[in-house]
Amino acid sequence: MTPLLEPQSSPTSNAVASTPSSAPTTHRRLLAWVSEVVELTQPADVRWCDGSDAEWDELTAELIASGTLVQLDPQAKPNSFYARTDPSDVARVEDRTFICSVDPADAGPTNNWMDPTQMKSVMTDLYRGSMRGRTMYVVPFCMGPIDAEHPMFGVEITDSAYVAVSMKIMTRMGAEPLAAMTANGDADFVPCLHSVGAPLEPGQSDVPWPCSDTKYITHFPEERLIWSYGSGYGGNSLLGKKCYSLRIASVIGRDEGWLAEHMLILKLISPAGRAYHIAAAFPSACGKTNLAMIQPTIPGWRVETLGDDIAWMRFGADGRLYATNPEYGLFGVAPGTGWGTNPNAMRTIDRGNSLFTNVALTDHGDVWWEGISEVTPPHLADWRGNSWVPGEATTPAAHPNSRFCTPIRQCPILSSDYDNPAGVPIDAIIFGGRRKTTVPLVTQARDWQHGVFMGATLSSETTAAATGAVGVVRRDPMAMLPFIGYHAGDYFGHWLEVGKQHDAANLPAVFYVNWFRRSADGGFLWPGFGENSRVLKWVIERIEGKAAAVETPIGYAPTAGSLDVTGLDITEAEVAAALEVDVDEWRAELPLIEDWFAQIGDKVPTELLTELDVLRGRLGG
Ligand SMILES: Nc1nc2c(ncn2[C@@H]2O[C@H](COP(=O)(O)OP(=O)(O)OP(=O)(O)O)[C@@H](O)[C@H]2O)c(=O)[nH]1
Ligand SMILES: O=C([O-])CC(=O)C(=O)O
Ligand SMILES: [Mn+2]
Repeated sequence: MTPLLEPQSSPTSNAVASTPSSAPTTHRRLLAWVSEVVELTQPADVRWCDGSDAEWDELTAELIASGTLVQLDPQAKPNSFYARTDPSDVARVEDRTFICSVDPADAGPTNNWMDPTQMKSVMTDLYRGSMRGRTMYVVPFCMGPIDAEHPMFGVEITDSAYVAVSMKIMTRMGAEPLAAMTANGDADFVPCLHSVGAPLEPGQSDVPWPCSDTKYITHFPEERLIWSYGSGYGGNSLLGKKCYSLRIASVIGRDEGWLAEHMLILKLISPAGRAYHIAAAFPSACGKTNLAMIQPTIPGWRVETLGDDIAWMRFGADGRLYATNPEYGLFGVAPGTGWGTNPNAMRTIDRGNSLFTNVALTDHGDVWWEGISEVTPPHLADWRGNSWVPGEATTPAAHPNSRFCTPIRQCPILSSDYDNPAGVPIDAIIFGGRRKTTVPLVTQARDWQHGVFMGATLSSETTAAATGAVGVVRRDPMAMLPFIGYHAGDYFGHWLEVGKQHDAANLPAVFYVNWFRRSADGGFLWPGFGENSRVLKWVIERIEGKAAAVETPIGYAPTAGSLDVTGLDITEAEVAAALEVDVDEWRAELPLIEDWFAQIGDKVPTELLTELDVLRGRLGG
């Protein structure tokens, strides 16, 4: 066993020792790690989470007592709770997120880097005594099915009960994964250490949302280790999600020949009864959850959900790419989610057993957010807890990055393949972004290499899912900019390489979409949501060789008439505007792509530079 922490000075009097006899496992590395963390962080108490309903009841009751949670009206949302974060702790903090590879070149130009020894020293100082006065929760979990051939275990140690209960929703958590971790000898696991960084001194009263002004979200890719400090917000604290399943898993995927991607997974069934699987990558708050649960508006087409945020994709023995969803819950953007836009998400949360964070609260103990209903209640408590009256308020009632956290099993259209460790064969990969201009509703890549170029140059306007300015166009390769755990140039190389290793006929077809293009008057050119099924239909009909397309400088685009707009209240001119490939706009895009590749530097694969030359040539620029 390699010690994961430097040996520390002896614990102070009120710290507890976790002895193997009090722990529900014999896993030696885990026990040693827990002991080290106890010594370092000096919690008042240690609790091993078993993931039971009784534990959920106990922890949610404690969180109500401490003022972190409010129970919602059980008539409206059974067994559901509401949390308001500190106003400073509402989103992922990309500027505080680090990839601490041994060699800075392995983190690359898109990640913050610090030497791992130095980062450990900084953070060890922060963790010293950071859990004083709090309970330390040991949360064993598994990303993906526990009965997978190689189950992907993790253990999160956290001093936040909010994190512990959220992990029960978001992962397969508790006694079952813990038992599986020792079933065939001690299994490997990813240690995930989290502290809100707000120790309680004797006599000090707690606040509803403890956190620290100092935040670090750090990853040690060679050690497969995660340390997070100072934030309770999901994206920074539920370490099985972005930290493990994307940043660390992308490194494991690089080493082992598979892909860990920021993608939804859905099954689409055509009127003829043929089933297809689509994986789609859109940046945070750009429509993954909505597309994953889409209710098609076109007759005869049906969708089932497999995942809404993360896909792990491996090649099968038949040479096809198979995707699984490592998560167990949905951590969805609340604003904009309503019966008109995403009825399946509404059905999922109405079944209860959910946590809501930073939405607004009605006077009747239910949740509310912009877009949930046509009518706004006459009075609300907003996400800061202030009285909010429509017409008078000058800020939204719900924070733009407010979230629902809900079990995926409650999704009424969950696919029966959700639990299948083998995953589902992917027929199409869709990249998408949020662009007011330039990027048309849909185009298809000429081949895998061109598809990788589309993904590598994907652009999108920033959203409230991360702190910082909103609406700024940036490159977000494969929607993974904040989540690639290594050098972005190597990541592009890895995508090209897996394509080369497999028969082109077996590779998914690649598409690029934009639901967010605007008209001159500022409105969306395309109605979106359920109507996006029309684009999915075109995608499938392209694969089936049925839909017509024209070749444009940026790829194949639907011909007039090949996109089914039957019954849609939209003019031909509007459809044409949504689909238009504007050569001038794309010429203006070229220097941005050149700058982006220059930023990545020497490691941009030559294939992508060739694609850029081809694009330049086709644009006549
Ligand atoms: N106009 C328009 N808005 C959409 C569409 N799909 C989603 N949205 C809105 O975009 C926002 C984000 O959508 P989500 O589906 O939650 O995005 P996501 O990619 O799952 O976001 P993360 O969970 O942060 O990764 C919500 O406010 C949606 O209502 C669409 O087709 N058209
Ligand atoms: O991680 C989060 O905070 C939420 C999320 O899904 C994203 O930002 O993509
Ligand atoms: Mn989502």
